[in-house]
Amino acid sequence: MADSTKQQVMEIRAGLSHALGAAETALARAQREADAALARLDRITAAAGSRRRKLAEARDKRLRSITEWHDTELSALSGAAAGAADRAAPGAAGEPWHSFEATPLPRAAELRVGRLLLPTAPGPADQPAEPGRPWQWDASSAPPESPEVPALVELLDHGHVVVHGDRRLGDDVVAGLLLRALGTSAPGTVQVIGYDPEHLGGGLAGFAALAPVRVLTFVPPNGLGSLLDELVEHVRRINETVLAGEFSSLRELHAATKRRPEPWRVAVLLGAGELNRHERVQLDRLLRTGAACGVHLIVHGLAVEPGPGIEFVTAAPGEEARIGSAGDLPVRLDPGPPPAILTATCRQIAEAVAAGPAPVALDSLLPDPAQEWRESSATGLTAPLGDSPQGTRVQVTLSDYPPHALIAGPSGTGKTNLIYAWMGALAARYSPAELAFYLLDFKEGVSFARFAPGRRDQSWLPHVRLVGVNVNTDREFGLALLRFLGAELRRRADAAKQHEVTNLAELRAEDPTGVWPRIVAVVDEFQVLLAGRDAVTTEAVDLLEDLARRGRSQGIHLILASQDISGIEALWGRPALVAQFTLRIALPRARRVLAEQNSAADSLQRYHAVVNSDSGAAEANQIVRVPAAGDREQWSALQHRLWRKLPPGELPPRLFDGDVQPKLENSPDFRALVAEDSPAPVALLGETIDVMSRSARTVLRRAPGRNLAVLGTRVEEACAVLATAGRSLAAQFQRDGARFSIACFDQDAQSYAEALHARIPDCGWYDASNVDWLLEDAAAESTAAWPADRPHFLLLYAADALPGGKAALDQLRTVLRQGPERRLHVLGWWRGAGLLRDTLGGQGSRTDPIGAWVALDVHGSELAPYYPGAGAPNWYPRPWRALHFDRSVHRGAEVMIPYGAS
Ligand SMILES: Nc1ncnc2c1ncn2[C@@H]1O[C@H](COP(=O)(O)OP(=O)(O)OP(=O)(O)O)[C@@H](O)[C@H]1O
Repeated sequence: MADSTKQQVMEIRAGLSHALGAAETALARAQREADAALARLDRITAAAGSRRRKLAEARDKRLRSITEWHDTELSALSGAAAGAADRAAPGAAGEPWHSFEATPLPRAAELRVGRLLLPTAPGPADQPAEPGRPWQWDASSAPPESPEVPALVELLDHGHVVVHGDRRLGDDVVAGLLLRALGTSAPGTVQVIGYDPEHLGGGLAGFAALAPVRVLTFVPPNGLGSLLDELVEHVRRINETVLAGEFSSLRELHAATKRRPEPWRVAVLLGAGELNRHERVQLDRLLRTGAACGVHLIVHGLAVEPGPGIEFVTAAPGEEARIGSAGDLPVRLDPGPPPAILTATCRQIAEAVAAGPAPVALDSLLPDPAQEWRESSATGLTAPLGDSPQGTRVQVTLSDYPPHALIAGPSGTGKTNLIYAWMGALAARYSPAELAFYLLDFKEGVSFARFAPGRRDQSWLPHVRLVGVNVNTDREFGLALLRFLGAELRRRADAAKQHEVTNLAELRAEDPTGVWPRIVAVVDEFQVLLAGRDAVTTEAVDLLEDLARRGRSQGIHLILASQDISGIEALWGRPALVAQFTLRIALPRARRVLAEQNSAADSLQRYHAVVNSDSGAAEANQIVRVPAAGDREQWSALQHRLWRKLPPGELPPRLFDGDVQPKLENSPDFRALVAEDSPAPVALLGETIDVMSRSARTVLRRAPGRNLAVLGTRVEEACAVLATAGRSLAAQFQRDGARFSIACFDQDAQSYAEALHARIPDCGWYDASNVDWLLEDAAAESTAAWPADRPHFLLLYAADALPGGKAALDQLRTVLRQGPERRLHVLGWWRGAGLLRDTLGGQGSRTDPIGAWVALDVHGSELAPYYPGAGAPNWYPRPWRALHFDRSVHRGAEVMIPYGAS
C-alpha cells in the first residue's frame, strides 16, 4: 500500500510539478503578451493624438478658407448688387442727394429711398489668410470694400408705394421719391396730384414751383372721392382709347412704339383718415389697375392691404427701416432732398414745361422717299398734320367735304409753321400734276418766298405756281388771285359740262389724259384783303363766296389763315361763305374759329392745334402736335429732293414781291414787242398787279383821245412811266418808222428825259427855248389835210409848265384834240389833275382828249372828271404805285407798278 502510496505521491508530485511548469510557461507568455499589448496601446495612443492634431489643423484651415470665400463672395455679390442697382436706377433715380440733378431717362427707372445694410466681411487682421488660393485676396492688401447697395422701389410704369411708420421720416421718403420720379422723366411727363388734408398741401410745399405750370395740382380736403373717381375714369379712358386692346400697358405701348402719349399721373395721398366704402373700392381699383395706365399712388398715412405691385416702405430711424421687396434686410433711409436741390429742380422743370415740348421734326410727316408723289388727288388731298397726344396720326383731308380750311391763332402760335408742315406733307405725296399751290402772304415779311427761286437758292417747290409776298399794301393782288381762280373755276366747270360730269373726280375719270390738279390757294393773314370797306373788299368777298361754294366740286380749295378771324366783319357778315369752311384749325388761344361752346383752343399746349373737320363742333376736335417745318435746312432737303424730280425745262413759279420794283426788261410783254411799224402801237406803262406777269398798256391807234396823261408830283415815278411808254413804243418801229420828240420843262426831270432821249434813236429834243417849233409843227401836222405817213409821239415832261402863253397852249390843245386821228399822240406829264384841266381849257372843258391816264399822288376825287360816270375811282396814293385808266378798254381803273430804273 506504501509503495502504492508512495507511488501515488510520486505521481502526484510529478503531476504537480508538471502543472507548475506549465503554469509558469503560461504566465510568462501571458506576461509577454501583456507587454506587447501595452506597447501597442502606447503606439495607438500616440498615433491617435497625432491624428487628432492633424485633423484639427485641417479643419481650421478649411474653416478659414470657407470664411474667406464667403467674404469675397459677399463682397462680389454686393458689388454686383450695387452694379445692378446702378443700372436699375441710373442718374437722378439713384444718385445721392449731394450729386443729384434731373436727368430725364429713356424709360422709367427704379427709385432710391435709402441703402440696404448688408452683412459686412471682417477685416484681414481677424483671420490670417493662406496665400496661394485663387479666391483669396492678397494678405498684404485690404479686403475689397463692399460697395453701397441702394434700396430701390418701383413706381413709374410698375406700381404704387405705401409708406408707413415714422411720420416725419415717411414725409422725407415721399418727397425723395417724388423728386426722383420728376427728375428722371421729361418735364411735364409726370403730373403730381397732391391730397394733403392735414397740412393743406404743406407736405408738398417744396414742390410749389410746379403748381403754376400745373405739373402739381392740389385736391381740396373733401376732394378725395372725386380725385379717386377722376383717376378711375382716366384709367378707363386710357384702356379704352389709348391701349385699345392692342397693348396691355402704357409701358408696353412705349416699348413698341417709342411713344408715350400720356403723362404719368402720380397721386400723393398724405393721410386720409377713414375712407368710406366707395372711396375704398375706388382706391383698390386704382391699386389694381392704375399702374398699367400710368396712374400711380404714393400713400402715406393710410392703411393699404398688400397686393401685387405695391411696395411697402417702413419708415424708421437707424437700421430699423425696411422695404417690402428686400425682406428682412435692414435699410437706412435717405434723408429728405435738401431744400435747395428740391426747389432748383422744381423750378427747372417748371421752366421747361412753360417753354413747351421740344419740337418734332418735319420728317415725321413725310413718306418714305421711294413713296413720294404716288398719291392720286382724284377724290381729295389727304396728309398727316402731326400726331395726336395718344400717338395716333392725325390726317387732314381737303375734298368735296371738307373743301376749305380756316386757320386761326394769335401771332407767334405757329400758323405759318402749320401751313409749311401741311404743304410739305402734301407736296411729298402728290405730284405737281395732282396738286398746285397758289400762295399769298399778306403778312409783312417774305415767309412764302422760300418756295420760289431766290438769290441764294435757285430751287422751288414744284407744285407752287404763284407766290405773292409783301402784298400787305397791294390788296389788289389778292383780288387778282381770286379772279384768276374764278376763271379757272369756270374753265373747269365748262370742261365738266362738256363731259357731262359734276365734279373733279368724275371729270378725271372721263378725261384721263387731262391735267386737272387740285388747286390749293393759301392766303395767310387774309383779313388784310377784307380790311377796307371798299370795292376791293366787296369784290373779294363776292369772289370768295363763289369760289368757296363752287370750288369744292371743281377741286379748288381755299386755306385762309388769320391771327384773329373774330374781327373780320366782311367774313361774319356772310354766313353762307363761312359755312363753306368746314375744316377749322385752331392754334393755342385762337378765337371764334371753333364753334361757340368749343373752348379746346384755350388749353392747347404750344405747337399744338385743334383740327376740326366739322365746322368746329366740339365732338369733332382732334388735337395734333405739329412738327417744326420752319427749319430751313429740313425744308430745303425736301424741296431740293422734289425739285430734282422735275423734268428739265419746267418753269419756276411766278413770284410777286410787293417790295421789289419790277424791271421793264423782265416784262414778257416788253420782250414780245417787235419792230413791225404797227398801226396800233402799244404803250406799256408799268406792271399790273396780277397773277400772270402782265404790263399795263394803252393802245395808241389812230383815233380821237388816244393820248396819255401822267398825273402827279412824283418826278421819278412819272418819268418811269413815260420812259416805259417811250421805250416800248420805240421797240415797235423800225428806225424811221415813227417820230419821237421829247420836251422837258422841269429841271428835276431833265436827267430822266435825257436818259430816254438817249435810248430812242433819232429822237427830237426840246425844251423851253425851242418847244415853240415843235408845237407849231405838231399843230400843223394835226390839222393837215394829207394823211400822216408815220406816227409822231410827243413826250412832254411837265406839260403844265409849257412856255409860250396862250398861243402855245392853243397849239397843244389842238394837238391833243386832233393829233391822234393823224397819228400824232401826246404822252404828257402834268403835275396835278387840275393843271391838266387848265391845259384842256379849264373847268367845264371836255376831258375826252385824254383817253388814258396814269395817276400817281392824286386823290381819287380829283380824277372824277377823267373817269366815266358820276363817281370817282377809289384811289389812295401810295409810293411806287399808280392808278391806270384807259377809257377805251377799262370799266374801272387798275393799279399798276411803274417799272424801276434799269
Ligand atoms: N410746331 C412747331 N415746332 C417748333 N417750332 C415752332 C412750331 N410752330 C411754330 N414754331 C416756331 O414759333 C415761331 C412762330 O411760328 P410762326 O411764324 O409759324 O407763327 P405765326 O402764328 O405764323 O406767327 P406770325 O403770325 O407772327 O408770323 C417760329 O419761330 C417757329 O419756328
